[in-house]
Amino acid sequence: MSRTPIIAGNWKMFKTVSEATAFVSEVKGKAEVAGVETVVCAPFTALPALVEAVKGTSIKIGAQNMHYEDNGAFTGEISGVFLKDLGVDFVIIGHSERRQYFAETDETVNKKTHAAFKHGLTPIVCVGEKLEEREAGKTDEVNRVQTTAALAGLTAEQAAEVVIAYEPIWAIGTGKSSTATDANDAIKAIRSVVEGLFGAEVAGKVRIQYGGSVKPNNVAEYMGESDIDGALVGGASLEPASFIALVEGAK
Ligand SMILES: O=C(CO)COP(=O)(O)O
Repeated sequence: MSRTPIIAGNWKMFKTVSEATAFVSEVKGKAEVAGVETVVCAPFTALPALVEAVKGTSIKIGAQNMHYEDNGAFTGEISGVFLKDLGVDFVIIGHSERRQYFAETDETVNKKTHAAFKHGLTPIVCVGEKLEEREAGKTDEVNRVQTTAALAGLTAEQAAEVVIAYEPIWAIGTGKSSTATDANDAIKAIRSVVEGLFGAEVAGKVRIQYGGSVKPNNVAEYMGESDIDGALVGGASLEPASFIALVEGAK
């Protein structure tokens, strides 16, 4: 079953509007490789300018979070209605930094995943274990619980469209990346969870990325594994040359 590889940059809380558009000018035509889907997930403030800047390119734009309600008294929040209105295509949901610092739970991740589909956005749903969970041999269990909760109540068609990002927390921003074989094993286990929930056809279609200290010099190794369909990249997605190398490495 062939799945289109997807490289997504997660800029986190980096880049002003002018920095964001300058980045696109530099990567245009270069971070566009046939057979690889390229996504940039930026701060909310940069999204309108980015959507404009990537017009006529194959680069897609994503947000890094959203609220699950459409409107309401939720000071400081952004809804899927607003993102869709801007022309955004993707949204990261349940990043471990949101779970750790902003009280994101499996329940809100599930609500946001449903809301993303309601508004025609493709969710990139993040799962992954903490260091102590890994050391206790609980990696697959943690991923099973988080994946099951995130996808609860989706139709098979929606589940096949979700992008799952397996991001072991101990590997994020630490330079301590998971080995490609360990990441592939964890991702295979996640795929079998999807199979248990939605069947083999959906499991064969769903794209599962690895994230955590992915760099231009290790991306090809991950992509060479059977079940890794791309990468969600923080630090190494911020510099144009590095981002281009990541997309090229995913061929
Ligand atoms: O959290 C990540 C992407 O969402 C990974 O970040 P780094 O690539 O900086 O380790």
